[in-house]
Amino acid sequence: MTDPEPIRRIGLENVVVADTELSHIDGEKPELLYRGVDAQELAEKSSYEETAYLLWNGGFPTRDELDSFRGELDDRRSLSHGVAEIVEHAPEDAVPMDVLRSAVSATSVYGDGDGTTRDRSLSVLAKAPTALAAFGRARDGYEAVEPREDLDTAANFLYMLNGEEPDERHAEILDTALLLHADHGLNASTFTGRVIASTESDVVSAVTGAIGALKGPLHGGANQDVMEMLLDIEDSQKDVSSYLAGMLEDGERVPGFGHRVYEAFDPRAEVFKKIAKEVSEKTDGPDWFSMLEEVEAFLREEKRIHEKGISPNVDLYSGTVYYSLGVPVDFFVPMFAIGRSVGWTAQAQEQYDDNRLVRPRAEYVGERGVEYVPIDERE
Ligand SMILES: CC(=O)SCCNC(=O)CCNC(=O)[C@H](O)C(C)(C)COP(=O)(O)OP(=O)(O)OC[C@H]1O[C@@H](n2cnc3c(N)ncnc32)[C@H](O)[C@@H]1OP(=O)(O)O
Ligand SMILES: O=C([O-])CC(=O)C(=O)O
Repeated sequence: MTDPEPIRRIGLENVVVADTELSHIDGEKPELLYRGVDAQELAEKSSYEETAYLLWNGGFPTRDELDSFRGELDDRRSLSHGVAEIVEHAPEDAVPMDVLRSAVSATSVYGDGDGTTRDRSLSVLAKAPTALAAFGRARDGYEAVEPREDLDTAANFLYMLNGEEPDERHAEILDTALLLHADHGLNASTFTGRVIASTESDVVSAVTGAIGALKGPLHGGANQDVMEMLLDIEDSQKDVSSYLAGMLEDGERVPGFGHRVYEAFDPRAEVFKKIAKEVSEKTDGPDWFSMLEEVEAFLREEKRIHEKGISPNVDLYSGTVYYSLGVPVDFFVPMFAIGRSVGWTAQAQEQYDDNRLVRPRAEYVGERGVEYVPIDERE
């Protein structure tokens, strides 16, 4: 039997390569569901850890189940010596996503649990915030702060980063931000993770690869780029429209806009926009929120890109939110990674549960019949 004619779809746009019960994106409505529940509703009513439980287990936890899940995370939040050494001795100018990727990878080298996929996944969720906070302190010349059992992931992160009791509202906002990033269908980083899992490699390898994919500016890297763009607009003292017009004339993409699946506003951006407004009203200094509204208005009207203009994605408003919480700009992408670790681990497990090696094809468009020339005869 001969193989059917290969399907050619560069960028795999609209190609279904897996089944998932984890998250669903309706790009037209637009809507994002986690296990069938509206993510916007979860952002309002649930917490990051409850949502992690929901995604991992397929149902909401009882109070006891949530407490026990929290306990499993608490037991793993501290870094083993080997992982602590990596983050605390990283050069102070190291890229935080590189440090996070190395730290997460090392959680399996210095594993302190039973080494099952669940144990390793819990370790990633629990230790990634500790590792990032420890790097943040080490590069500023401070000792690492140990996690506390009475604080959840978001509050613990702020506590470990700053070494002081976090503001309650700031911790709540960070919790919502992590929840909103928890899963998102087969985005590039999750796909990377599933490809790795499909070789029957381990979950930490899947997450490590996914972190590498998230780092790029076309994916998670855009949240940092948005903030850097705003800081640059502020520094240059240009007005927003002429700055953006210049970017488009130079063929640059405006970070925080456009999406492969959403045709209109990304529902997560809607939640972030509300929070960004709230924090901007309480924060002194440049009015990032109004600047972003101007950016949005400009791109809505910008027919050069698309006749309907172009819509914000999750990365547009999240950066100014992190900024107002005092999270360093180069930690924005790692914050995304910490939230998305829930989805990466859940999707790897889903891949293991019903696996087939992911192995697409490339069309060879190079030369053929090229002869080998011995090295001394080459010009
Ligand atoms: C968490 C996330 O990953 S969300 C995405 C975060 N990334 C960003 O915000 C970076 C900016 N956005 C982009 O680069 C894109 O919109 C992506 C990568 C997100 C989606 O890309 P694709 O689905 O491949 O769309 P594609 O690249 O084909 O874009 C279609 C057209 O719109 C243009 N376009 C898309 N997004 C933008 C943008 N943000 N700014 C300017 N032009 C854009 C492209 O240049 C392209 O124009 P062309 O056909 O004339 O070349
Ligand atoms: O789904 C995508 O392509 C990118 C995205 O928004 C995400 O990963 O959250």
